[in-house]
Amino acid sequence: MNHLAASELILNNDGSIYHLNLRPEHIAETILLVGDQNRVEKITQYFDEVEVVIQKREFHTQTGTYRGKRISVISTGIGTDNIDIVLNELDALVNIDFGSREIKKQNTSLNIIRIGTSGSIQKEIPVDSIVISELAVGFDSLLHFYQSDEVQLQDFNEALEQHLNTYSRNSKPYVVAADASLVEKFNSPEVYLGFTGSNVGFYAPQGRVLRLPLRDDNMKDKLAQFSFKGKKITNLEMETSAIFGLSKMLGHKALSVNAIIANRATGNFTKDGAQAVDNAIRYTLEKLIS
Ligand SMILES: O=P(O)(O)O[C@H]1O[C@H](CO)[C@@H](O)[C@H]1O
Ligand SMILES: O=c1cc[nH]c(=O)[nH]1
Repeated sequence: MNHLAASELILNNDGSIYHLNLRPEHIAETILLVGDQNRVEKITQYFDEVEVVIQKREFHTQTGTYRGKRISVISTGIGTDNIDIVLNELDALVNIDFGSREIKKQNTSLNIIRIGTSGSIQKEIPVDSIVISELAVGFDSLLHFYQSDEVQLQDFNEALEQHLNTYSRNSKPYVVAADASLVEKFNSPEVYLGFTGSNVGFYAPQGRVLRLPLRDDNMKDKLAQFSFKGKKITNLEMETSAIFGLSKMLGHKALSVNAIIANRATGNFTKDGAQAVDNAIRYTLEKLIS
């Protein structure tokens, strides 16, 4: 059996995992991930009760029950680099024995659902709507550090690479899918099914210009125009690709629920972001117990 060294599986003095500061009993098998630490309470305000409140850095966790269902809500902060930490540590909490430092023989599969804000790049997906990501493309390089070829949709990768003709020093985009059973459970006439682009930044990587010019002025339009096997890229944010990819590799089920706060094709921004996020939260909670 492989005994994980103190430098690899890092535990705090109270037996909690390094960054999340959580012990195995602190988390439920259904996890809601949000970027913003202040969004955690926006979700747990609807809970029957909250039993755990723990925060370290940007990782704020609350666990409680919603209509009898035990759920943990955890903030990830911004970016796929943080998702690397959150997904590995969540998996360790359920699939590694912290006492023996060995991987458990029996694996636990978590349901991991992100509720985030995002910008639409298709004019027909308006602000204040909800997009459920069935696919995601990562423009970060995170998945390429893992043996991840099997979870990547290679035909989509190749079609996208050809279409975008990305600058050779950028990492190659990787396409990954949500868990199909969660997509089916969360789909309804109230939402759009989407293909979400996760970017390494909010400005140039999403085609935004304030003072600095872009290397490729057409990138956002090229993303919006990409179409393969009937799927178009619908919206941009900064975490979903890594959540889908790492979840698939680790045997967890993942989904992403996007509150659309900007429409990059029309130049619109929501007039009430809090309401847009609350709609996505209430939609997700209802679907979880349905
Ligand atoms: O609202 P959250 O969940 O943070 O998500 C989006 O908002 C942040 C950028 O403003 C990025 O994290 C992006 O993915
Ligand atoms: O346009 C947007 C809006 C929210 N979050 C993003 O990353 N991009």
